[in-house]
Amino acid sequence: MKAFDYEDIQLIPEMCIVKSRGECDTSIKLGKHTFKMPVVPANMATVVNEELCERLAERNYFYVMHRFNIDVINFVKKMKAKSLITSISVGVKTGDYEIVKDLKAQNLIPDYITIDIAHGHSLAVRDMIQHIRQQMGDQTFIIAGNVGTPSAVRDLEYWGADATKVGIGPGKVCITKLKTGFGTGGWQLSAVKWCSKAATKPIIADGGIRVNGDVAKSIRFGATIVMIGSLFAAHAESPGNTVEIDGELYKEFFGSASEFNKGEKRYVEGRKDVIKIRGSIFETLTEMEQDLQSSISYAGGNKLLDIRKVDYVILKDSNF
Ligand SMILES: NC(=O)C1=CN([C@@H]2O[C@H](COP(=O)(O)OP(=O)(O)OC[C@H]3O[C@@H](n4cnc5c(N)ncnc54)[C@H](OP(=O)(O)O)[C@@H]3O)[C@@H](O)[C@H]2O)C=CC1
Ligand SMILES: Nc1nc2c(ncn2[C@@H]2O[C@H](COP(=O)(O)O)[C@@H](O)[C@H]2O)c(=O)[nH]1
Repeated sequence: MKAFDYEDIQLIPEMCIVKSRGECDTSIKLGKHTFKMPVVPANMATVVNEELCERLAERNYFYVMHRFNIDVINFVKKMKAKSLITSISVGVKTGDYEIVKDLKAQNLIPDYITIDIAHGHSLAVRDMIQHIRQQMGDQTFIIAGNVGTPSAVRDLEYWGADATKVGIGPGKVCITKLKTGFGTGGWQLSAVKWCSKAATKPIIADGGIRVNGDVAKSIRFGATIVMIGSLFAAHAESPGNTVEIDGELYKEFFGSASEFNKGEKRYVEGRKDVIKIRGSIFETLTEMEQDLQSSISYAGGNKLLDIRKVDYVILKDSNF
């Protein structure tokens, strides 16, 4: 089967209809809420923490809090007390079932719950979707993943997911492809394209974004939101540990399925990296917003989904 990835594609410009890129609207609706940008920092322990999620929510960016070593109940309580959007992650183990029950018992209904496991096309995800629906009814928007095929998207939607997250193995610190031989690493953009054609609900493209222009390409091929790890890690606000190498400051960035995150060497599918520290994540988000406004103007439109209308070429020197 022929496939392509981000670097294999260039979008083709259309006539500009705006006087300034400032007129281009990057906002996107997901569920009941409209967010400033179609991007979300990955729900990884070295990308977000409670404080950063709070600051993102205050500024109307979508966020997904990770599920590792945190008091989810307390987090939801704190965010609700400040009238901020609540967006958490769960797994599929007994403890995760208890968390959902406890939230319901305390009338703490999250706005968004992301079911976050490696192989999301799984009966375990079906059962967790059913459990969340049983406890929360339709009040919670359920994102389920990760998957990499149209049939997985169809199943997850049929089981009741409100959005599916696409991307198995394209991440910067992912070693799934090397360890298992499976995944969308190397053809993530094609996976987004094929999955979004099968989808009747939003798709979140997850992993493999290396430059800001990749966000526009994800939108072009059907993503509603783009989840980003490495590009959002190593900022002043990032939770990763700071390390000094040859007089330069770096932050640690490790996979959720790495030995460092799991605390044990069992089914490891992630590695640790270090990334040079940059400025504030909010400066990066502003630059990304401006670049996306430019993308919309090159698409000949003035709103985000105008990008979907443009044609594209597959570059002849690419891996494709
Ligand atoms: N997007 C991606 O490409 C990937 C992301 N990750 C991230 O790493 C974190 C940990 O993921 P994960 O290990 O799933 O979480 P968990 O350790 O919570 O595992 C979830 C459950 O599913 C089972 N499970 C896991 N993988 C498989 C599989 N391939 N086939 C059948 N059952 C499986 C596990 O059992 P058991 O452990 O006994 O098998 C466990 O009961 C998550 O945040 C995930 O998003 C991990 C890998 C790939
Ligand atoms: N295979 C693995 N994938 C992982 C792991 N931890 C996180 N992830 C995925 O990567 C993206 C971020 O990708 P990036 O290219 O933007 O850095 C993240 O959202 C997860 O889906 C892991 O340990 N193994």
